Amino acid sequence: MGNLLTEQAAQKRAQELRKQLNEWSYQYYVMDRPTVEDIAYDKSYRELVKLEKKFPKIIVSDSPTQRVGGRVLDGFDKLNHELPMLSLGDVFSKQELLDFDKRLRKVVAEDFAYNCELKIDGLAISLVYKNGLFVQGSTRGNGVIGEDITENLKTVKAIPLKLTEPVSIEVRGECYMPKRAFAKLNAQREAEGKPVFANPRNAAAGSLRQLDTKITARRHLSTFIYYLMEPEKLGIEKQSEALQKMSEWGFRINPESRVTAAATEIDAYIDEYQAKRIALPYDIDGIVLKADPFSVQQIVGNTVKVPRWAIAYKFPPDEQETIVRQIEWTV
Ligand SMILES: CC(C)(CNC(=O)c1ccc(Oc2ccccc2)cc1)c1ccc2c(N)nc(N)nc2n1
Repeated sequence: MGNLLTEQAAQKRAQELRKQLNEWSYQYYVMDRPTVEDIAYDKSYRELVKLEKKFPKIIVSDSPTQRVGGRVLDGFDKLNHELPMLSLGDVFSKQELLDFDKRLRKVVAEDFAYNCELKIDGLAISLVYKNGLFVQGSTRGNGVIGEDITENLKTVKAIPLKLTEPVSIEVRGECYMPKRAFAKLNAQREAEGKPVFANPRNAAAGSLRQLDTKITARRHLSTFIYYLMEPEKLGIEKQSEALQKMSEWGFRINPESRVTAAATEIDAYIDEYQAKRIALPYDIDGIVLKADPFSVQQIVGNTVKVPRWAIAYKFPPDEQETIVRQIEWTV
């Protein structure tokens, strides 16, 4: 492009490049379906950076160039969660799970199904969007006061900067480091004589605590989004429906969740993922049962810390798994 380029032509070309780059990025980081060679992506990315440098006024907040800020932060601001971030009560046996189910069905007259989900072992995050644009990301903290880590979460390619619809929502999810990225990072740190991370959860937490967003950007973090706040405001009636809707908006949703009617199906789900756990490309520490209809969630409500309509079943710590991790994941 000669420098006869007008700002308008630059704007048009930049929009084409952003559309293409965001589509490629969505396929690769949200759908785990790489559709383009890195070199093609990098070529278009470099052209966009050049255009935006030449004509800064054409920059928009959801340009892929806006994911990695230049500056190093001097700290993270505290922020108040308008809606608290809850934890999950947990049980350690199938019998306790049945007790939870019995207790809940005693209080709730209507019959209802559960949405069964994997419990990702990462860091709980909250993401706020205004008219479809990502405006704030934060950690749970104590559930009421968390840390503003928006700049670092912008570097996580699985987090959309702009949704497919201009909705104003807040979602909750887990930010995690995939096992393969964890093994590579530890091998690298070992080679550099730096302390290694004990597990992917600590590595993800350490990466999100970086004040230099360029370092966070290099840590290959990802997310699974698992809860839509105030779903009733959007006329969404079930957890399983909310997950489907959030996927359509562009969020990365874990594909292993399943609606189960009877307790026996829950057993099968637990056994299936206890067996699959080692082969999954991310750490899970259990499964989560959520009453699927939000009406049931309304009836039983929450305690200060945890919902009464959800429970986490934690897998027994499997030392065999730890040994296998050391062998299998060292690159
Ligand atoms: C269900 C919730 C606890 C999120 N939900 C909330 O944090 C939450 C917070 C206020 C809510 O409602 C209120 C609104 C206003 C005031 C009080 C409560 C409802 C849900 C949760 C936590 C961790 C999860 C995990 N590791 N894996 C999966 N798969 N799911 C998970 N789900």
